[in-house]
Amino acid sequence: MIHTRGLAHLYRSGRGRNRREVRAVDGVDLDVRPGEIVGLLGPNGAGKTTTMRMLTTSLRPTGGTAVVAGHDVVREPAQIRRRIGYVSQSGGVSSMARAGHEVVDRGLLYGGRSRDVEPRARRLFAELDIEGLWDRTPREMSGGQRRRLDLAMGLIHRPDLVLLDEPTSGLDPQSRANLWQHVRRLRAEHETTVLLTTHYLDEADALCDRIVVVDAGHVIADDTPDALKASVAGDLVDVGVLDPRDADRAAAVLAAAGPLHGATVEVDGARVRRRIPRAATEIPGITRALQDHGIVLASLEVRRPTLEDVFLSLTGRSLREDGAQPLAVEPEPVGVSS
Ligand SMILES: Nc1ncnc2c1ncn2[C@@H]1O[C@H](COP(=O)(O)OP(=O)(O)OP(=O)(O)O)[C@@H](O)[C@H]1O
Repeated sequence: MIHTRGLAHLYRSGRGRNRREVRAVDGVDLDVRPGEIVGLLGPNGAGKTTTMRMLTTSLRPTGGTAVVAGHDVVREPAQIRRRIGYVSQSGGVSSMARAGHEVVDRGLLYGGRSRDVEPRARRLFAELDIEGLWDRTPREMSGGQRRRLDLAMGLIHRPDLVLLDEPTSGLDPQSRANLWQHVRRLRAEHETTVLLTTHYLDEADALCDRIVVVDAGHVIADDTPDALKASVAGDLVDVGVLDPRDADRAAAVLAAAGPLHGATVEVDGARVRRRIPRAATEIPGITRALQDHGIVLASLEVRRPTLEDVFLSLTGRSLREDGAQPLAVEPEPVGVSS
């Protein structure tokens, strides 16, 4: 459904000495199969929105190729626009029009018949829990309600591929969960393909079949959430020894466990920690080795890795330190464009 090779965009602004160039997307290879839900995950400024805008044909690539729904983004933008739904970050719903009318108009604009479009719009409003807002203008809605109206706008023409740019930004946890459910239903009932951007790790984890981690315009990892966590971050094994003098020897035991790129052993008093791939299979060997060395265990904890650990392990930085917003954020002005 989406195939890009070496996709790139270089923003140029200013003139002469003030000339500035930003290589926002720098050689991205991305493949999304029909029916997949794929998340582009990365910190602020990673190039997610720029990638989305190229895929939705609102921004021309400065390098590489992209084929979306079987059409080239540069040569056949009109064909692509008919087949996709795009819910942008900033949106574009007119604040004056009545919500229901605007969604129906959008459906008609895309060639739907009026006897089909209105019932479908009403169903979408019900599914997105905004059924009471049909006659309201977006100006009279909360940020979360407007976000769901954006989705109805992006979905009314039954697109094969939906691109969602930070779809749950500004939503409360309940609304986010509803929206995830809606996205899952789209795929289950209509085999809709979904590409979404997010910097919410829990969202990527809960919703996506596959996560493409981007940083500074590059893809730095591409796999299922579980595979990323297992192969990149490993489980955190935290061993407490009864006698702190044994800590260094316990550290040597942990150091000898399964290899993991960049994994170091930390010693903190009587506690020793290390990331280990698939710890469940390694733990019996570790405990045996500790026993063989006469080291008495006080505690042993294994923590499953999170996607935050994955990002940290890939980049040495925290996704959150890079400016990713916390779960509850102020609603921002929203809308839709296709
Ligand atoms: N119109 C523009 N002109 C110049 N630079 C831009 C423009 N739009 C984006 N950029 C820069 O390109 C880089 C990538 O931006 P982009 O919006 O694609 O990132 P993002 O991953 O979507 O970030 P966010 O999570 O904050 O939405 C950033 O350094 C940004 O400052």
